[in-house]
Formats: sequence, structure tokens, C-alpha cells
Amino acid sequence: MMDIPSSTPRFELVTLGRACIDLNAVEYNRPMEETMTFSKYVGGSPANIAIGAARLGLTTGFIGKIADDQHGRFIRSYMEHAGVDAAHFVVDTEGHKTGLAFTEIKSPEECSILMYRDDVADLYLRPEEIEESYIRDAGLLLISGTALAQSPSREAAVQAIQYARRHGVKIAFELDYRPYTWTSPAETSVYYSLVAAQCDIVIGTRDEYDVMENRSHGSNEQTISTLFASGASLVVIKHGVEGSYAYTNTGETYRGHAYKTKVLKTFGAGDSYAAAFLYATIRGKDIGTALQYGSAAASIVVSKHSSSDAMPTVDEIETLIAQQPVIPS
Ligand SMILES: Nc1ncnc2c1ncn2[C@@H]1O[C@H](COP(=O)(O)OP(=O)(O)OP(=O)(O)O)[C@@H](O)[C@H]1O
Ligand SMILES: O=C(O)C[C@@H](O)[C@H](O)C(=O)CO
Repeated sequence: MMDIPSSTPRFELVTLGRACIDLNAVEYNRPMEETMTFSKYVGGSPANIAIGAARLGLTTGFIGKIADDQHGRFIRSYMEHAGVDAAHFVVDTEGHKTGLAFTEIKSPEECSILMYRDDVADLYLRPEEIEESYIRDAGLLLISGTALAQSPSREAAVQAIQYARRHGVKIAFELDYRPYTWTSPAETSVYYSLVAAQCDIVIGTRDEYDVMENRSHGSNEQTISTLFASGASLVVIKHGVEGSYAYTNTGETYRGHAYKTKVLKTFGAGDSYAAAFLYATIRGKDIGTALQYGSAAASIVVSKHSSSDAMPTVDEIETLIAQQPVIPS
């Protein structure tokens, strides 16, 4: 369970990073070469997490730079309607574009994402565009790893972390590793390690922690020992359909199991998991329950076509937990 600040924060969760467009294959179970139609949704991991958190009822804000074009306006309008505070959407004035993610659904097990992220507006967020009071008024700040990939967004993320630490605001780091945005694994490892050492909660897949550690086949024990030594209090390590683990700096280990579902595609799992896990944690549920919430939300989203639009409500999550068997390990 996370220490909840004594006064209610203006926003229980503020996420920082990209808000983009997902174009999800309408004709699925075929390669993208043969896909002719795509449906448009808001995408980008931290935007998806903000939308998921708002749908669960958290007061949620978002900090990010969006393009001054039709896509940017669509993103803003969708997120506002979803209940995300849009006061800290910064509109790009230099002609940068919205990132696009085309998804390929070859089969429920074989999905991939083709990203168009050259010169994207979100990576041009500048440190001076981060408002200290917005961070000060948050209960939890979530930083997306992709925001660290390039300057000036990298410095903007670090500035937000510095404000959070100055005001005692808890920080979550979602590793959210997207290789095409980075120049080298060594660079990613350096910035991931520096930022993880500043954060209270770290969430990632086993593979993403290997990127952070710049090694192959690392162990969860090695990962948590490094992160707890640098100050983290809660570390979540996801293992796909095999489930997930949460570790606390007081020595407890919790196991989360994935729920059986009819999988349509695999992407969106991580973002819905983070939204629901953090919702449960922020609202004072125990860590075992938070893992159930995260896993249940992910199992709902992987059965649906989108990531953002499919984010579940608390009722949907609780019904699924009550009715659906877990996938045994
Ligand atoms: N096929 C599946 N069926 C049911 N639940 C799943 C499936 N795949 C993943 N999940 C759930 O989603 C959680 C997160 O999945 P995963 O470890 O793949 O994260 P991720 O790689 O961040 O996701 P994404 O594919 O969105 O990037 C898992 O811990 C599990 O509970
Ligand atoms: O994070 C992205 O930029 C793409 C996402 O929006 C996409 O829906 C996805 O990969 C979710 O995991």
C-alpha cells in the first residue's frame, strides 16, 4: 500500500509523456501489407494510462506536447471527454507532428506496431514548460520512459521529477521502452538507471529491466536489489501472459496471475495494467489486490480492438476478477 498524502491532492495521478494516434488494423489476422483499413484511437502509453485512470475514477492530469493540427486537436478533445485534465497540454508552435502507431494483428499471439515518430511533437516538450504547481498538486507523478529518449523532452521529464521530489510527490516510472526512439541500448540504460534511482515505484516487463540494466536474461532478484538500494519502495516486474510480480522494499513478494480471456491482440496490456494497478494502489488497496486489478484490466483490453477506448471501469474489473479463472503458472 502507498502512503497517501494527508490532504487530498488536486490530481491523484499526473502522467507525463506522449499522446499520439493509434491506427489499429480493422481487418485483423493478416499482415499489415494486406490490411487496407485502420481505426483511429488516441494512443501513446502515458496518454493511455491517463485515460485508463480517469475511467476508473481517479482525478487525472496529463503533461505533454501535442501538435497544432487535426490530430493534436482530436487527442485533446478525446482526453478531455475521457475526464483527463487538459490544462497542461502544451501545443507545439514549431510544426512538429503527432506520432503515429500502426498496429498489425497477424494473430492473437503475433502483433506488432509500426511507429512513425520522426520529429514528433511530444519529444519537444521543454523543461521550462513544466509548471511546478501542477506537479506540486499531484498525488503521484508517472514518467514514461520514452519521454527520456531525446532532448528537450528528456530534460522536461527530469525537471518534473525534480519538482516532485521538492514537494514530496511520489513518482512512478513506467519503463515503456520503444527501441526506435532511442539511438543505442547503452544510452537507454544510462537514462533509465538515472531516472529509476529517483523514483518510488518502477513498473516494467522483464525485458525492459534487461534494457535498463544493459544485459540479457537478468534476474528479478538482481533488479530489485539495485532499485531498493537506490530508494524505490515498490517494483513491479511483468512477464506477459505468465503474470507479474510486485516486490516491496520491506521484503514482501506478491504474485499476479493473468486472467483467461479471448485475446484479440496483445498491445494495450501494459498500459491498462499500469492504470488499474496504480488506481488500486492510490485508493489504498493492498498490493495483492492491485495486481489483480492490473491483470484484470489487461485481460479486458487484450480482448478488445483498441487500447485507450477499451480501458475498463471498476465494475468491469471487479466482475472479471469474480468470474474469470486465472491462467495457472
Ligand atoms: N494473452 C494475455 N491474456 C491475458 N492477460 C494478459 C495476456 N498478455 C498479457 N496479459 C496481462 O497483461 C499484463 C502485462 O502484460 P505484459 O507483461 O505483456 O506487458 P507489456 O509488454 O507492457 O504490454 P504491451 O504489450 O501493452 O506493451 C500481464 O502481467 C498479464 O496480466
Ligand atoms: O504507446 C504507444 O505509443 C502505442 C500505444 O498507444 C499502443 O496502443 C500500445 O502499444 C499500447 O501498449
